[in-house]
Order: sequence, then C-alpha cells, then structure tokens
Amino acid sequence: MAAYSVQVFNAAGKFRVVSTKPMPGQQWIRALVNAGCRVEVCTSQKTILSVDDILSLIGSKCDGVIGQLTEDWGETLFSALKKAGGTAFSNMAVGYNNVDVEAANKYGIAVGNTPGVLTETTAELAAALTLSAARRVVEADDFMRAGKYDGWLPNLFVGNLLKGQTVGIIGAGRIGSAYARMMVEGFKMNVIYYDLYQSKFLENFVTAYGNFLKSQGETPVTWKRASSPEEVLKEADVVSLHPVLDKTTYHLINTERLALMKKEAVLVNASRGPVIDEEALVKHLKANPMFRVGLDVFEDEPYMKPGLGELPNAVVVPHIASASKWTREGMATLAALNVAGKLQGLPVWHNSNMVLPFLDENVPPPKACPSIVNAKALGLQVAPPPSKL
Ligand SMILES: NC(=O)C1=CN([C@@H]2O[C@H](COP(=O)(O)OP(=O)(O)OC[C@H]3O[C@@H](n4cnc5c(N)ncnc54)[C@H](O)[C@@H]3O)[C@@H](O)[C@H]2O)C=CC1
Ligand SMILES: O=C(O)C(=O)CO
Repeated sequence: MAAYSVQVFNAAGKFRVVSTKPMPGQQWIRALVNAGCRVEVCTSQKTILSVDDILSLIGSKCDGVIGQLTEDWGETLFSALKKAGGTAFSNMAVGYNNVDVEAANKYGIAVGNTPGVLTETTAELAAALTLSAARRVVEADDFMRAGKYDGWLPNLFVGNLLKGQTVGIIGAGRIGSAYARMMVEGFKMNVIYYDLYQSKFLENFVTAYGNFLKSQGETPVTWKRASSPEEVLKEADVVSLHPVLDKTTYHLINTERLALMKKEAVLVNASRGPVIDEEALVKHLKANPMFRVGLDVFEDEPYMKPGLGELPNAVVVPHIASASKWTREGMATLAALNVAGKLQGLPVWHNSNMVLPFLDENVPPPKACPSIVNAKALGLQVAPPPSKL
C-alpha cells in the first residue's frame, strides 16, 4: 500500500497517532484530541492490513498507534515505530497474542489492551453459541427457510436440555467466570472448571446460588475445580474455552482430548481459534454426529478448515463475540486512552479489571492509562487506587 487513505482529526495536534482502522463511536477520537493528538484513521478498504501497509502508515514520524488483533505486531513494526519516535501502541482487544511483547519491551514501547469492557458481551455470545448448538437452532432455521417443515414431529431436531447438566470451563478468568455464572444462574447447571489459578469469586457465586436454590426447596448447583483439562472434558456436558492463547493453550483441544468428551457433548470456543486443533475437530464432528460445536474463532481465521462449513453439527459465526455497541465503543475508548495516557506521561491504572471510570462520557477519564500489559517490564509508574489519592 504505497499511498494510503486517512481521515484526519485535529490536524495541528502535537502528537501524531494512527489508528489502523476506523473504530466505533466518537469518544475515542475526543480522548485523543483532548490529549493534544493529531489523529489519522486509515480508511483503506482492505480488511487485514499487512506489516508493509502498517509501515507506510507509521511513516517517519509517529508517536502512537492503535492496532487490531488481525495485525502482526512484532519486531518489524515496533522497531519502525520506535524509529518514528513512537512510545505507545494499543491493541483494540483484550487478547494480545498478535503482539510480540518482548519486541515492544526491546524498543521501550508500551502495549495496551482493553480488558473488562468485553467480559459480559463475550460471555453472552458464548452462551448464545451454547444454546444454538445444544438446541440445534441454526439447523432448524435452515430447515424452516428451505420450506421443509411440514408439521410437528416427536423426533424433529431433538437436542440437549442444559438444566441440571454440568458446564465445564477451561480458562476461568474474567470471561470464563462470567459465562459460568450465566449458565449457572440461567440454566441451573453445575460447574467444573480448570484454570491455572483458583477462581474464588466463581466458587463463592455458585455456592451462594446453590444455597439460595436449596432455600427454595430446589436441587442446589455445585462447583468443582478440576486438576486437569482432561477431568473437565470427561465430566462436562458442555465445555466452553476461555483461556488466553499462548504456548500452553495451543491445540489444547486435540484428537486425544476430544476422544475423552461425552459423545453428545457441546464444545464452545470464543477464545482464539488455535486453542482447538480444527482438523481434529472436523474429523471428530464427522464421526460423532450428536457432538456439537459453537465456534466464534478459527485456527486460520478468517478461513475454516476444509469440511467444517458443511457440517450440520457446527454453529459458526465470524469472531463477533465482543460485537455489542457498548463494548466496541468502550474498547475503542480504552485503546485510545492507553495511547493518550502514555503520550501524556500518565501512570498506569491500578486495576485493569475495573475500567468503568474510563467509559463515562459525561465525566473526564481518570488520569491514567487503563491497561498496559508490559507496564512492569518498562518500569512504568502505577497510579494508586482513587481512595488513596
Ligand atoms: N472471541 C472474541 O471476540 C473474544 C475473545 N477473547 C479471548 O478471550 C481470552 C480471555 O479473556 P479474559 O477472560 O478477559 O482474560 P483473563 O486473563 O481474565 O482470563 C484468561 C484465563 O486463562 C487462564 N489460563 C492461562 N493459561 C491457561 C491454561 N494453560 N489452561 C487453563 N487456563 C489458562 C488464566 O489463568 C486466566 O484465568 C482473551 O485472551 C482473548 O484471546 C476475548 C474477548 C473477545
Ligand atoms: O478482545 C479480543 O481479544 C477480541 O477477540 C475482540 O473481540
């Protein structure tokens, strides 16, 4: 992309900040302009920008960039950004497996992400995929639209009842725990989870809800922390994947582990595609027609592995788990405030799980960067909690 098209805001701004994509809402633009930035938004129609495209955007003077999870932020881009005088980058995403943080550290560039604002939205989509797969909603919709429905039948699109079954979570962080709570409270499912860390919050929630059900004369829900992913896969009727993508979770679901799952289980993935060996999944789905999946993410995104798109026991959507208006505008705002904050020399917010104060349109945001993942490595100052100010 030799020449690129950009939309410019606040042309006379002191800092030059590039956004590789137009993003929803206006609050993020205001945040950057208020911080004295000239904002250049790339308006190229190309969906995924290459490293060369982004090099052209960075040019010879660039203070900060807001990028997307589809872009390869590594040595080449961080060294170019450093050379252009840049010190700040933010992904417009909570996941940052597309970013080589070591390379950013080497060039002293802060890497922001956007946690918290997408927790419930993503968990809701995982719940939607769970229901769609368990109750065969997409298959039934196709059937209806094809004019095949000629009357109620006892065996038509029989699926799985969730109530009283066990939901398994692998990766019970912000999103995994929110999803678990939805499935527990909404469908009275029992929980089994595997994570490197204990989720006291989730355990306390399930215990309290179980006690409430008991007080109503109903069967209480239960929780269990598994000591391995295998334990979850063997016991759960529904398994939803919510870990980060790294070396420990790449192909976490493979042929051997799929074989441990119940024949009529539902598997949901709204984390990152490579957490599942998708070729192995296609084989498993073909061999087990009552096993169903709901997928928001794919190993070779935007492509699906051959055969997946033809399988009736797979529900597939194009990485839309965070796609609610509030969340997408909030992600853009957090990404902008990460970059704006760093350029203004502000400290890092004390708790990246509590970002709501940054999202209120009517109140100026706290004087901090909401979430910088390499703050410690770069020795950035952390702001004290507001009560201690
Ligand atoms: N499909 C979509 O649109 C979205 C996808 N995501 C993905 O979801 C991921 C999780 O997001 P959050 O819940 O906000 O992050 P989080 O950091 O709160 O949770 C991730 C959890 O994974 C756990 N974990 C790490 N390695 C593990 C392993 N080997 N086995 C089991 N658990 C492991 C961590 O201990 C942590 O509790 C993101 O990194 C991102 O990749 C996030 C938002 C939207
Ligand atoms: O924030 C993320 O990690 C996403 O995948 C965006 O939807």
